[in-house]
Amino acid sequence: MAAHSSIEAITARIVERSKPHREAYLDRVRRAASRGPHRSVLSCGNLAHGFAVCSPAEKAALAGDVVPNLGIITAYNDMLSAHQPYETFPPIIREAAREAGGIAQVAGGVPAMCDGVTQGQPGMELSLFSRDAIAMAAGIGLSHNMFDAAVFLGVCDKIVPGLVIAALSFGHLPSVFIPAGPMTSGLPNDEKSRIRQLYAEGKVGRAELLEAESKSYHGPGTCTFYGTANSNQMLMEIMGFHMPGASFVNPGTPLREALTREAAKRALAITALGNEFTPAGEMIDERSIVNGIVGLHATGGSTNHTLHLVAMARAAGIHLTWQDISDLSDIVPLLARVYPNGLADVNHFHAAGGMGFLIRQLLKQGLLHDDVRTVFGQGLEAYTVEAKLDAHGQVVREPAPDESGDKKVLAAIETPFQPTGGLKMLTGNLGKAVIKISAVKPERHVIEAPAIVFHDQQELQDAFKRGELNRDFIAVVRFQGPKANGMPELHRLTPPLGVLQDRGFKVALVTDGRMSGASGKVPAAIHITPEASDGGPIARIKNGDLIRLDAVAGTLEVLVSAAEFASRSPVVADLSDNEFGMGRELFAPFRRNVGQADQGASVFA
Ligand SMILES: O=C(O)[C@H](O)[C@@H](O)[C@H](O)[C@H](O)COP(=O)(O)O
Ligand code: SF4
Repeated sequence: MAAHSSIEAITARIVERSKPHREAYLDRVRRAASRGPHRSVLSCGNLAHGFAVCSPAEKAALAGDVVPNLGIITAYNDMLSAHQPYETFPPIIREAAREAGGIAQVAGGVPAMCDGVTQGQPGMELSLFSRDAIAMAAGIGLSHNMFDAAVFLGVCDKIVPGLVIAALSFGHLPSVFIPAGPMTSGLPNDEKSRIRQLYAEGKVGRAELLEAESKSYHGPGTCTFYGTANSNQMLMEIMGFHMPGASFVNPGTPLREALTREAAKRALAITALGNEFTPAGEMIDERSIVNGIVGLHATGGSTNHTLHLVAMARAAGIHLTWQDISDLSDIVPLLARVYPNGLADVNHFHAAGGMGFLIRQLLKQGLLHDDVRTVFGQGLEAYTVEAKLDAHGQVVREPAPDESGDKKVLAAIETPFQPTGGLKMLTGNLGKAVIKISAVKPERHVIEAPAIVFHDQQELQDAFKRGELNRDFIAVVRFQGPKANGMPELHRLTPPLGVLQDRGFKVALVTDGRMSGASGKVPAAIHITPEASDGGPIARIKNGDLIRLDAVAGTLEVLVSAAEFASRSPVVADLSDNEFGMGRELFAPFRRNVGQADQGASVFA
C-alpha cells in the first residue's frame, strides 16, 4: 500500500533537502563496501594481533575472506538495570555465530549513563554529550576493520542514539541491534509519581519515598515507563534495526535468549559474503527516519528524540528538521497510552499487541512506508507480528492480533486516543522550542502567566519549599542549553510543578534545557533555540514579563513590545560552577563545540 500523500510529501522534501549530503554519504559507503571483505586489507601483523586469542580453527577462518566475523559492541554495565542483562550476551552470540559457521568477537565496549541515577545531579551535565562519546567509543571498536557485520548491545537514552550514529558512520557494515528487554512490572508509575509529589510537599519522608522508588525500579531490564529508553526500542523495531517482535520481551526468558541467537545469525547472513548484503547506510534512508518519527508520535515518545533523531539522521547524510517532526505530528494519531501518556507500562503495551499491532494499524492508513529495507529483509509488513517460541525453542512469528488486547492501552487506527501525535514545535519571539502534549491535559495546552526566572533547577526547588510559588507563573529556567552546561534533563522539577498544577495554579516550564522522556503532565516548552548562552532571546526575559505558551497555535511568545524587548541586553550568567566536578572538566571541548539543539545538539555537525 502506498504511503499517505502527506507522508510521501514530507519524505520527498527531506530527500530533496538531503540530496547533496546523502549522495556523498552513499558514495562513501559504497566505496568502503566495494573494497570487499575488510580483513583482506589488513597486513599479517594486523591480523595476527586481531585474532591472537582465537582458537586455531578461528584463526584459520579469519585469515581467509570467506568466514564472516561479527563485531559485538556492548554497553554492558551493572549500574543500568536495562544493561545489566548484557553481561551474558557475548557468549550466547559467540555460540550462535559458531553454529552459523561464523565467528564473533567483542570489538569494544561503550559507556552507558543511567539518567535515573544522575537525574538532578551534576553528572546529568555529561548525559547528552555521552551520546556522541558513545558513538566515538563504538567507532574505536569497529575501526579495527576485522568485521563483516556488527551487533549492538544497548538500550538506554543516549546509548542507542550514539550506537546508531556509529552504525551509520560504518554504514558499509550490516548492523543489528539486540535489546535486553523491559523490567517486569513493579509499583505502577502513577503511584510512584504520587509518592514523589507527597515527598515534595513534605507529607512523606525519605523512607517512604525510597520504598516506593525501589518497588518501581526493582530488577534487571529497562524501566517500564515510556521514556527515552523504551522510545529507543520502538524506534529500533520500526526502523528495522531489531528483529521483528524483539523489543519488549523481558530479560532472562527463553524467548529473549532465542531472539538474541537469532539476531546474531541474521547479522552473519546479511554480510557482503552472503546473498542478502544489507549495509546499514543503505538500509536506513529517509523513509526509515520518517517511519521512526511516525512511531514516536503514535506512541507519545520521548522529547529527547527531537535531538537524537536529527543527529542520527545526519550521520547518514539525511537533514531532518523540527518542522518535519512537527508536521508529521499533525497527521499521525496517538495510538498508545503508556506512562506518562497513560497508566499502563511497556509490559502492558506488549501484552496488548505491542509493536506488531501498532505497525499494522499505521500501515493500514499508509502512515508508514512499507517499502523499506530492514535487517529481516524487505518490507515493514514483516514486522506486523509477535515473536514466540516453538516446541524446539526456536523463534516463530505469528501475525499480530487485529484487535487490541487492551483498548485502554493500544487503540485501533480508526479510534485513536488523540487525532494527532505528541510532539509539536513552537515558534515565536523566544526562538524555537519543542513541547510534548500527549501527556498534558487539553485545558493546559495554552498557558499565559508572568515569568519567574531561574538560572538553576535548585533555585526553583528552594523557592517552592519556601512557599513562594503558590500562584500562576511560567518558570523560565535558562542557561541549561548545550553550550551552557550540557543541556541536562530538568525532570526533578516535575514533582513541585505537578503539586502546584494539582493545587489549581496555571504553571508551565520554559527552558533551553531538556526534560525526561518520562516527564509529561506539566506543559513544558523545552530545547529553546538559540540558547541563553548564545545570547538567545530567553536571556532577555525579566521576572514579571507575561509569557504565552500556546501548543494549539504552536507559538511561544513573551508579551513585551518589540522595541522594549530589543532594547534589553541579554543577561550573561556565571557558569564557572558548571565547569568542574563529576567529570565536567573533561567535556569542556564538547561545550565549546556543540551545535544547536535544533541541529541535534551534536559535536559532529
Ligand atoms: O529520558 C528519559 O526517559 C529519562 O532520562 C529516564 O531515562 C530517566 O531515568 C528519568 O529520570 C526518568 O526516571 P525517574 O522519573 O525515576 O527519574
Ligand atoms: S530507563 Fe532511564 S532510569 Fe532506567 S536504566 Fe535506562 S537510563 Fe536508567
